[in-house]
Amino acid sequence: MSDTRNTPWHDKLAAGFRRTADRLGSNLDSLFNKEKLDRQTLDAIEEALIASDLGPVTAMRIRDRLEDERYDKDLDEAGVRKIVAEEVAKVLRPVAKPLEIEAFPRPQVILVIGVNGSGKTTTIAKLAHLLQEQDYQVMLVAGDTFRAAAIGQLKVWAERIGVPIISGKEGGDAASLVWEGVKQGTAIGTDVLIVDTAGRLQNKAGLMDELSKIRRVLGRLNPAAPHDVVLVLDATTGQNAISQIEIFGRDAGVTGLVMTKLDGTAKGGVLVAAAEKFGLPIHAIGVGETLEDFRSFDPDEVAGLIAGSKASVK
Ligand SMILES: Nc1nc2c(ncn2[C@@H]2O[C@H](COP(=O)(O)OP(=O)(O)OP(=O)(O)O)[C@@H](O)[C@H]2O)c(=O)[nH]1
Repeated sequence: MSDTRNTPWHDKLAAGFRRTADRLGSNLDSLFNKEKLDRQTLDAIEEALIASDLGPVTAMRIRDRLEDERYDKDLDEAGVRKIVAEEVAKVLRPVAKPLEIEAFPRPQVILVIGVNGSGKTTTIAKLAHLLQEQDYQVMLVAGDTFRAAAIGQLKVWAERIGVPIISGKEGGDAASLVWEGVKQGTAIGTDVLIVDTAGRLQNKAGLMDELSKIRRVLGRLNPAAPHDVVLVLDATTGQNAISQIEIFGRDAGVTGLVMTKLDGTAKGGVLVAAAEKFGLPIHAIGVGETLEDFRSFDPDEVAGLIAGSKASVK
């Protein structure tokens, strides 16, 4: 992945993770007035990391490493932060995977799921824009037919970014829209079909019925579709985002995650907890409301920002 340090994206990332880094910083700061790293401070550091949403496993690993390498030595803040950054990077590296467009035959079908308000609609627009920048032909399907507003909102985005959209009436059949999308997309040489789905994660049975119907219909056109099922998570919900992966990840056949609103929260550590716990690819992150505030990420860069470490992880 290209080095994005000293770029506008890096500035956005840094601004996005600032509240998360500040929270970790203030959780750790009071611990740095000791001279030596003793057991009590190790316990407190572990607690501070858990309180910063990094997840218990990562917190324990950082504690163990501090104990091995620095026990009874000078408690040097930069050294602790560097170890935090390195351990967080180890967790993020295997999951930081951009969406690859490689389906043959085309189009690659990406189903996007997520609760209402998670940023699903905006994410679809941002993802479409990102793929357009990579020279892919993108088409949208307004498959969240439960709310007229969702259809309207996606149409507005489609027009703004200049991509075709297949949409129907409120209450219409999502699976038949997807069918139409694949037909039309194939006819005009679309590379990627991004499908919005009903944001009813609360109603698991309803969502599962709908997804399996979409799968059945798609399977008749192309057994490999859907190629991706992306779950959009709102980082501001913290541990709730983890429960959503738990509840829907396996049953909905989620193949990857997108985490949004990392700029609006001090709970950005949840990105690390999600990576640690599920190991699902994290395709991209959102750090703002504009189309440009969304990308795949460099795990080392993000780890350094979360840890507030000035030292480079690499
Ligand atoms: N700060 C910030 N806001 C975001 C981000 N992503 C989305 N939003 C905002 O979150 C709000 C909800 O986003 P939507 O895309 O409408 O969410 P949705 O999941 O489709 O919600 P419904 O349309 O209600 O189902 C909007 O105001 C977006 O601008 C992000 O990364 N950062």
